[in-house]
Amino acid sequence: MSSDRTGRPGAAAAVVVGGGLAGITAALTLADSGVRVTLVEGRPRLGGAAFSFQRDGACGDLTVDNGQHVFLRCCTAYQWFLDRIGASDLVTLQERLDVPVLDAGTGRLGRLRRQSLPVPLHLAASLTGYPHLNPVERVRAGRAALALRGLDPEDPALDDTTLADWLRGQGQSRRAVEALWDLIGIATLNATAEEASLGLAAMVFKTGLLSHPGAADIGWARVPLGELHDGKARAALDAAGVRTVLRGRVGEVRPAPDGRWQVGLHTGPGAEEQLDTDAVVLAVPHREAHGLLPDGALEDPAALLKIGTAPILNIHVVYDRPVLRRPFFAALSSPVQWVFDRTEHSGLTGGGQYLALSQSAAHEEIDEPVSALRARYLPELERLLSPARGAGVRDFFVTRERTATFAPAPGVGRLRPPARTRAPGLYLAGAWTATGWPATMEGAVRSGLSAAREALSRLGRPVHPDHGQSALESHERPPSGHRPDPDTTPAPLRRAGGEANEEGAA
Ligand SMILES: Cc1cc2nc3c(=O)[nH]c(=O)nc-3n(C[C@H](O)[C@H](O)[C@H](O)COP(=O)(O)OP(=O)(O)OC[C@H]3O[C@@H](n4cnc5c(N)ncnc54)[C@H](O)[C@@H]3O)c2cc1C
Repeated sequence: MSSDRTGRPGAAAAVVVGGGLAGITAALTLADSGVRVTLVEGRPRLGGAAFSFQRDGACGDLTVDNGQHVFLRCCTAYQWFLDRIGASDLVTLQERLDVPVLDAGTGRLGRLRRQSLPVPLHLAASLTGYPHLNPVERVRAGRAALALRGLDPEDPALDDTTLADWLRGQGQSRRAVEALWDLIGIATLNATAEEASLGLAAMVFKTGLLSHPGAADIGWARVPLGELHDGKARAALDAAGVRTVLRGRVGEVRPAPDGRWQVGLHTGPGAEEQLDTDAVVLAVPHREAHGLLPDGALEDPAALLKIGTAPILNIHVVYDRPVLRRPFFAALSSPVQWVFDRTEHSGLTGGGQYLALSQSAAHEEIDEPVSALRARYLPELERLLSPARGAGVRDFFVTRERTATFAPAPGVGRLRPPARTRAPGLYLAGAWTATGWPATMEGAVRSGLSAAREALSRLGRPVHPDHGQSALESHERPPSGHRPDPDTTPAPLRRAGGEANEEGAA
């Protein structure tokens, strides 16, 4: 058996394969319940699909996130995770949902924001004044939102159709789809309404917009993602006694004759290690999981290969002066989707402003040359932001995540497996497993909690009381605790500040 640093000789052992949010969560949950855990990650860092890197480019040393990541107030498991790794103070959460929406064609700025009213009235005023829809479209959008309340995201029939088909049935115009449903749906599902399963879309819209007034308030990290998901997570794992093996690529997971498991990993050229363990959590992407699963572990392992993937492109532009006054905005009538100010997070020196454009479901553009993207997006930013017109561009680069998320296409619900496999002691985690959520940080954390709970049950260990039962169950209810909603929390307990949401041009 491998050495460990936990000082718990004789305790049950578990190996977690994959150091993304799912794997980190599973490892922490198991370790906190007294299991000796080894976490094996193939890359030299933790954080998986949500990470940062250093760029030594035209602006000197810049810390770059591979893609802007946001969460919503209803993402209770991810917020629990932030608490667990001691990073809650490193994120911002809007006091009230407020999304500036700028139409490049008309130059008009609209706002999707909530009022301090119960669901569904919390969004009614915003919809009534939303300038990007005509009055008929606004009324029909309101009716469709109410009809959403009658959908059951877990009804398998919803997974057979697209969000677009349902929206057409609800009388939604193309403009309403673009200016409202896709505006939110593309960013949260990584798919257009034409591509998205109605089941997953109903889950997102019901949970985010209709479960609780504050559910869709937007949060984001104030520091690079790597500081949270690598730095803070690594420190929490170390403190919990987890042995973390970086640059350790697992090549084989096989059952041992004694009912335990053997995990074979490469840790360098010619360097192999074998871990003997009681339980294994496979927290790797679905195609890698398919390659590692032993025979018989799933009834239909080929189903994993039918789960598609969807790309996200990020376009990074450093201007020589400030061009945007807000932390972010969404664009209409433009190839630009969402734009975030990254200046503070990146450590930019020498003045100016760093913007990141987050382009989801970017199937058409993901392989386009930088020159073509530059020729398209710089003029678009000038159309959207008047100060960009005379500004110099200090740096322009792109990050491409070709398999950013699983594709939330119709039928995907039947393909996503639960945490428990048919092989006792072997569990699956990852945003792609059957969490009910689209591919999000929330889904990843939920999957890690579920897999660890299954493993603990097999190992005869109680789940540590702090470990996520409430996080797993509470997204339907007003979240409580450390991240108070101003509409449900007495004033003295509220977080100070909140984001400034001044009127005027973006
Ligand atoms: C550009 C981009 C933007 C996104 N934006 C958002 C957002 O705004 N909000 C949001 O909630 N979500 C967002 N997501 C999705 C979110 O990042 C993912 O859903 C989540 O991080 C997935 O976590 P995971 O642990 O399931 O998988 P992963 O992060 O993929 O982790 C799997 C890990 O397994 C490791 N691994 C694979 N094979 C092996 C092996 N054989 N041996 C050892 N290790 C192995 C990999 O190196 C990886 O670290 C975004 C994703 C991307 C790429």
